[in-house]
Amino acid sequence: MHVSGAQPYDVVIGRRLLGELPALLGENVRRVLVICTEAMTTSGNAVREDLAAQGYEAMVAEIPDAENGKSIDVAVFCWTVMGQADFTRSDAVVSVGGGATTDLAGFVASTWLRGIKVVHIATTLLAMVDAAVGGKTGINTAEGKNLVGTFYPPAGVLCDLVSLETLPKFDFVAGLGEIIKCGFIADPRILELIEADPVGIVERRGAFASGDAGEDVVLELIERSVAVKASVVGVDLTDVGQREILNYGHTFAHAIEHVERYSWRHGAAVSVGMVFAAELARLAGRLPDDVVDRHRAILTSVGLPVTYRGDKWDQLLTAMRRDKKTRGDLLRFVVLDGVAKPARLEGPDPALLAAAYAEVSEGAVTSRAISL
Ligand SMILES: NC(=O)c1ccc[n+]([C@@H]2O[C@H](COP(=O)([O-])OP(=O)(O)OC[C@H]3O[C@@H](n4cnc5c(N)ncnc54)[C@H](O)[C@@H]3O)[C@@H](O)[C@H]2O)c1
Ligand SMILES: O=C(O)C(=O)C[C@@H](O)[C@H](O)[C@H](O)COP(=O)(O)O
Ligand SMILES: [Zn+2]
Repeated sequence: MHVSGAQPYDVVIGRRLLGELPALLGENVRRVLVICTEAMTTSGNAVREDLAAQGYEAMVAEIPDAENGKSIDVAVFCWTVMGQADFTRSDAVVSVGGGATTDLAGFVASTWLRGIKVVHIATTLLAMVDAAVGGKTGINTAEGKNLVGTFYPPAGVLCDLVSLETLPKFDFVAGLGEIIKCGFIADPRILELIEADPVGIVERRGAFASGDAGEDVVLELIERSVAVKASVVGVDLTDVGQREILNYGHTFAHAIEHVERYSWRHGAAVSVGMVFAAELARLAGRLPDDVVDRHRAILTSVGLPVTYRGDKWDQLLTAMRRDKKTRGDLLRFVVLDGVAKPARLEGPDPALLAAAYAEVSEGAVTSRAISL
């Protein structure tokens, strides 16, 4: 699939794709830093060996797992490795991992010598459909999620479906959170495909990854989600307009992740965040009850959470004020006016926000249930 824009590139989706890597790296690259987490060392080393066999000077930088890898200390570690190996502007970074790894590696590549090539080898469902595509890079600071980063398109993305064989169910389901997001903001067919067989999609994921299941709905879900993302980032790389729709559910989600010190998977937090945003739109009189119900139903059907503890409002609000969509004191949310009708809600009444929080709080009896 193709991502257009000032720096276009391809997202290659298939099985056993390592042979595609040199073409994505292009000519003149001599040294390659392969960045992977400790948990993905086997895959990282396989990529390194393959590159070395083809004449590249390839080395591996192992970084801490998941959000622990998205820190300035880890970026410094990677810059040090590159400095000591004399990386020049004609050298490159290859990430092998989930979204946390692609975010960190993209940031490192975008800042080294003010920018060298990066190719992402996405190994989680979430990285394939979202994180590796689009060029947003990021690290966390003590104050919040992704507060430092760059817009830096990769030279290419490889989505090797074989990686999904080893992905735990928990992480596969987290990836479905971002896929469902694409369904609600832009492509209702995604919702229909999942609603037709939610349990089958989750349970047959291993067979699909090995190719045993033949053409599968999961492949269509990946392609449709990449298409949604590509169509948006192709026209708005730097998040000045349309790209904000990809942030549906993320204001509340990032606040949960921060408050929970990143013990929640991003996709699970996005799930609750979408229900929060849907409730906000409903309470503002913009979204009908049935679409809000559809959020809860589809997310629950694949095993994603739709509630969060009810005693964290002050901390969540503090974290939400640091969201990148905020302008000055004005909190801004991506909401829906209907399925595939994304819009913005700016400066909502604090009482409305608190009411939406009450609706997603654990053990909450929704106001609609009370009114019945
Ligand atoms: N830049 C963007 O546009 C963008 C978009 C969405 C999400 N993100 C970021 O992506 C991150 C979430 O990504 P994620 O859900 O992939 O999490 P992750 O990168 O933390 O990976 C989840 C877990 O899966 C393991 N893993 C990775 N590949 C595996 C495989 N093939 N088999 C077995 N285990 C494997 C990892 O080691 C990790 O423990 C968050 O930091 C989020 O902010 C960025
Ligand atoms: O690509 C985008 O733009 C997105 O918002 C996609 C999100 O799924 C992703 O989590 C992104 O990293 C969030 O961006 P942020 O600007 O809110 O940090
Ligand atoms: Zn996300």
